[in-house]
Amino acid sequence: MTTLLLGPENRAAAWREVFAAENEPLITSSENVARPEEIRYLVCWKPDVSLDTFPNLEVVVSTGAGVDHLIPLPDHLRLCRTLSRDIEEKVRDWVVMACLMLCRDMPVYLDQARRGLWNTLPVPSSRDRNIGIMGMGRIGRLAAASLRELGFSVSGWSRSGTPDDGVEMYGADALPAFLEQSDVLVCLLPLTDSTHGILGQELFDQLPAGAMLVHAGRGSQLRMDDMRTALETGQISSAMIDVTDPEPLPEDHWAWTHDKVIVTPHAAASTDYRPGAEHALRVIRAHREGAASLPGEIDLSRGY
Ligand SMILES: NC(=O)C1=CN([C@@H]2O[C@H](COP(=O)(O)OP(=O)(O)OC[C@H]3O[C@@H](n4cnc5c(N)ncnc54)[C@H](O)[C@@H]3O)[C@@H](O)[C@H]2O)C=CC1
Ligand SMILES: O=C(O)C(=O)COP(=O)(O)O
Repeated sequence: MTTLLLGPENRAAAWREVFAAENEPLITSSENVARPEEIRYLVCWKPDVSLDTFPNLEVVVSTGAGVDHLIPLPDHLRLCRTLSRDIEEKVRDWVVMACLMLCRDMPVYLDQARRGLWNTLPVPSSRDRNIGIMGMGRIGRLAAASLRELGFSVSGWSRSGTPDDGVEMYGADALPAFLEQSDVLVCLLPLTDSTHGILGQELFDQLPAGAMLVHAGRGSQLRMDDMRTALETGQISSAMIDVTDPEPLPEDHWAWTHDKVIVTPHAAASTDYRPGAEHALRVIRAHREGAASLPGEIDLSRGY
């Protein structure tokens, strides 16, 4: 009943400490697996080895909040995401920063600064802007709470439209009504068959003219060329994106130098090693105790 952790060596060192303190066996490289049949749990981002190598594998745990890179999985395996609060707070911070940067015209000021141009624009108030968050899960709800604190009005779109304090919620079939009042559209959706390519021209056309786009979900949810067209027509006035398709974004990609776009290299969050290890231990214990549902377990029929 051993756990195999695949990932960078600095992560492995922290994990070894946490697992050793609990006398939990851990191997931190696929090359060190002498008996593949002993591996019951695999923790990884993108595994560097075929899952078929381990005939008794039962649970795969993603070191990130997203799991799209691990799907599809063989039918007999269970899949969990990390529940590290640290990742969620970091993404929340990035989203708040991006909303403020766009609302306070930072793409324009960065462009002016490169040209040494001192030119002050009218200063807008957060109270006049409605932020629409697509994906009101663990991260979306955190972001909504902080943005409300800053005075923005916030609405949310999720599969169920489950209420959230002070946020006007829209369910899956109310997308047009949600979009038409989103001055800033934030995407925090997981990547699934139904969200792939969702940020495209048809959706952009339903936003108020001059809307802003903040994207921290997954790169292939965004049709970059449709975004470029929307920026050219003014339908979108500016965008800040942390995820792209492909990643890394090629050096000569137009988005790097577009004066209305700010790109960060999938830097909203990175996994904090200790909480990640502690979460994996909780998954392992729950599995051993025969829990019907594991911490952070993914509903494989939904894909998140
Ligand atoms: N840029 C970065 O560094 C990071 C990005 N992420 C991304 O953020 C995503 C969201 O993370 P969490 O909030 O923890 O996920 P979560 O599972 O807690 O929430 C997902 C939300 O999306 C909604 N949703 C899913 N499919 C939908 C659909 N088809 N229609 C309408 N609503 C739908 C759900 O109802 C739920 O509100 C991750 O899957 C990952 O892709 C997460 C961490 C870091
Ligand atoms: O948690 C996620 O889904 C992320 O996108 C962040 O991934 P990372 O922790 O940087 O491997």
